[in-house]
Amino acid sequence: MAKLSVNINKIATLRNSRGGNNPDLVKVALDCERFGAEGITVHPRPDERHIRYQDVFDLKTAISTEFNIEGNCKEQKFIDLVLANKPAQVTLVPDTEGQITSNHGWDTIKHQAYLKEMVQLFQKEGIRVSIFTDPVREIIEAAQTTGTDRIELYTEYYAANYAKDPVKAISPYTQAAHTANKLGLGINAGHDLDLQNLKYFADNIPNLLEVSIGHALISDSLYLGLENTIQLYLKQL
Ligand SMILES: CC(=O)[C@@H](O)[C@H](O)COP(=O)(O)O
Ligand SMILES: NCC(=O)COP(=O)(O)O
Repeated sequence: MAKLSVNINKIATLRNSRGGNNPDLVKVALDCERFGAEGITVHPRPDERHIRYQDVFDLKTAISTEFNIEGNCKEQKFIDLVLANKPAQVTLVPDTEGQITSNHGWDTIKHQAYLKEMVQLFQKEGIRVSIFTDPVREIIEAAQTTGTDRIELYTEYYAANYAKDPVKAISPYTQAAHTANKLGLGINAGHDLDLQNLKYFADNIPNLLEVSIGHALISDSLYLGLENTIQLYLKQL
């Protein structure tokens, strides 16, 4: 069964909006674990719009489930942050300045040499590496050549098309999963997964290891409560 890693970026967004420490990010992360989350994901961005670099240090010493730090390894500050905290997993995401959110995977063909170097740098410290990719066969094949442990399938296209045509929406991802399985790559997934589309995705992706979910889950929790929401998401897996 795929593990649920709760992305708490949006808790930090709410906290930062008033300048204090309410909601307390570490307390929410510990509560997420107590409610059943099997991992905590954060995505510190250069502008620290939500997760701050200090949050990563605070969370690392507090949480007991798998810590997944996402970010752009083109930023030396991000590399240093990950090496200083040695999380269970680092997910390499090719964000550029000014994006409202992550909106594309790595071109693992064009950036093959650089990604290979980054993968080795983190693996040397015992950190599992996952590369954020679109569900494209050649991209996944090139990802495998970098030596990465896993890929994270960028699921925005699936989420945007699921309601209209689930079979069409899932197709690129099942093909990508078969390619990844054949290559011995671990499969993670994330972005815009929610209570409506998660079960169909998980049922159709063979050997899916982890989903990281934040925006929809935190939004749902405003109506359903955080403990109940986490349980509902776990039931979809
Ligand atoms: C990489 C990805 O798709 C998401 O994990 C990303 O972390 C979302 O970032 P925001 O919470 O800043 O939209
Ligand atoms: N890697 C995906 C993630 O951590 C959360 O993405 P979203 O659920 O906030 O879209």
